[in-house]
Amino acid sequence: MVIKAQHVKKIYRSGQLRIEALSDISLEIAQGEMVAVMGPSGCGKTTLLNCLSGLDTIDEGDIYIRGDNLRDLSERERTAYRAQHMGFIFQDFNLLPVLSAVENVELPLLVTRVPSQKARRRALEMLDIVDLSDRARHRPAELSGGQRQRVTIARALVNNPALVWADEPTGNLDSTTASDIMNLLLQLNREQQQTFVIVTHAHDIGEQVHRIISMRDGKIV
Ligand SMILES: Nc1ncnc2c1ncn2[C@@H]1O[C@H](COP(=O)(O)OP(=O)(O)OP(=O)(O)O)[C@@H](O)[C@H]1O
Repeated sequence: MVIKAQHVKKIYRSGQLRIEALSDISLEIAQGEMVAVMGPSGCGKTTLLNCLSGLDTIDEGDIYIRGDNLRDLSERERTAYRAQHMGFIFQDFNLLPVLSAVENVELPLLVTRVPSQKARRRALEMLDIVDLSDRARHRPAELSGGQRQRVTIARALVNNPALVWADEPTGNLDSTTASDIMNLLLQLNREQQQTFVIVTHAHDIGEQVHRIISMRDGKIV
């Protein structure tokens, strides 16, 4: 199993308020699986993604990524692990405005010390895969929403991560662009056996993945 969660609990505290965002979550996700996490607003989908990927810590239970208990890794080790083995596709894009598309895409490679010429070649290859070769020198502000999302996808996948986390990857896009992007993710999953965990409200995405994890009130139902 690439991901294994056992009896995970996550509690947010703000002032007097105590919100149990995840209550007793146990799940397993296999290598090469494409899973959608679905459920009503506020049920804990984003929290689950943040906890499983080690972006956030949990209050109880255990999360194993490829057999390693996240609890046993330091913050620094978790960060290095994410940089090497994980890709993130989040809706608010997070692209650096002063960098061009190709510079944004090659960033994860430079961070992991891939030589610059090799990084540039690979970044251009990824931009070609997402069909944006002709926009490589454009900055994010000079791209459409769908194009920016495709740059985000190219950046998330540039270092061939074993595990890709996507939070509403098609949320802000028109239906044609959304289905192009979904087809791209499905193709990458088929061809490269990458594992995808996708948070979504879109039922058409739910119909295309291998499995749906349904959540309600912090629980899997
Ligand atoms: N940083 C935080 N501090 C306090 N409470 C939080 C925090 N983040 C999320 N919550 C609460 O935890 C619960 C789960 O939130 P989460 O964002 O995981 O839901 P979601 O299913 O992703 O929702 P949506 O579909 O609306 O994005 C909600 O009740 C939310 O208000």
